[in-house]
Amino acid sequence: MATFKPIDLSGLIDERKASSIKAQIAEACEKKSYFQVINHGVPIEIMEELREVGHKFFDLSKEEKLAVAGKPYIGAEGYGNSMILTEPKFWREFLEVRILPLSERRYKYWPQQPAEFRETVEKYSAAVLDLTHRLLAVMSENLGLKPTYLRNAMGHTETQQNIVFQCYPPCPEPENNFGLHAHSDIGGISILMQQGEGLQVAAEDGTWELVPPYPNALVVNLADQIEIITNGRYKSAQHRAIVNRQGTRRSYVTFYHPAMDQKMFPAPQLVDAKVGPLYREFFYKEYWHALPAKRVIEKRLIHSFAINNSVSS
Ligand SMILES: O=C(O)CCC(=O)C(=O)O
Ligand SMILES: [Fe+2]
Repeated sequence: MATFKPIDLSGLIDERKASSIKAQIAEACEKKSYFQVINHGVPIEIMEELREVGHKFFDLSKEEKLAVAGKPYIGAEGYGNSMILTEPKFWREFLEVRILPLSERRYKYWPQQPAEFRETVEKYSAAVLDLTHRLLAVMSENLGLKPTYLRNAMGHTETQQNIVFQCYPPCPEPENNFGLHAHSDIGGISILMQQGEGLQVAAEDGTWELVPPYPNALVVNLADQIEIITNGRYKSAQHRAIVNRQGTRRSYVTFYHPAMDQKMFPAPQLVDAKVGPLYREFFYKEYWHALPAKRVIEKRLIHSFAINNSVSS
């Protein structure tokens, strides 16, 4: 397949084109675990506004940024600087806030500056959520499931959404540093806007493929819960962020997670009667809390949820 060509979602509403678009999505999910989309329905102006808000935030003084620092500076929420504050060190600064559920929003981690932060994040994340729902419906159909299957399997209206603003400054020794080490995202799907080259996804043979930024495109990464629900038919994308000497790279990642109390299990329709399910049942919060505080996973976390370790690494 043409690995890097973004999929044009405008065709989804045109009956003559929809089946070919759906087939492209199915092929990408099966073979690559990620794809890029254009004409995705997230307004370009809102994408620009989000980038602008990110730039303004990271341009603030260290003290201003530390006003929304998370404790202990890595992980769940707030501002973090992995170059100085964490072990192992990554070459990045970041700001993470939880958007959904509303009850989990903690505005103390939402910066006051720039003043338009909250409004912009709300607009952008709502548009990305709508895109997420449309993609999950197509993926469900592609798997022979009801269009609502994947969304319901993750909690329907109770699902969680987070956003991370990533900022990777120029690095004097890019060969010895990572912006983010190899990992898969733990939730359902992640939608990423990148500014500058640096995202790499592992191909089937284990080599790293660069995901080139396209103007106004969004990258869709399948995450661990999709691998579990599809009983391994779709795999989560193994990816990492590399850094460079020349300039700051940025990315804006919206994570869609199941509800904490959602029971996760492989879709019975996708379980081979002879082999059985590859993953055990669990509540999503168990998976969430299994992530080590340092976010460094030596082995894929999903393996500890496999039945009889039947899934090879
Ligand atoms: O910056 C990137 O391209 C990757 C970010 C990422 O993988 C993450 O935030 O989980
Ligand atoms: Fe990631």
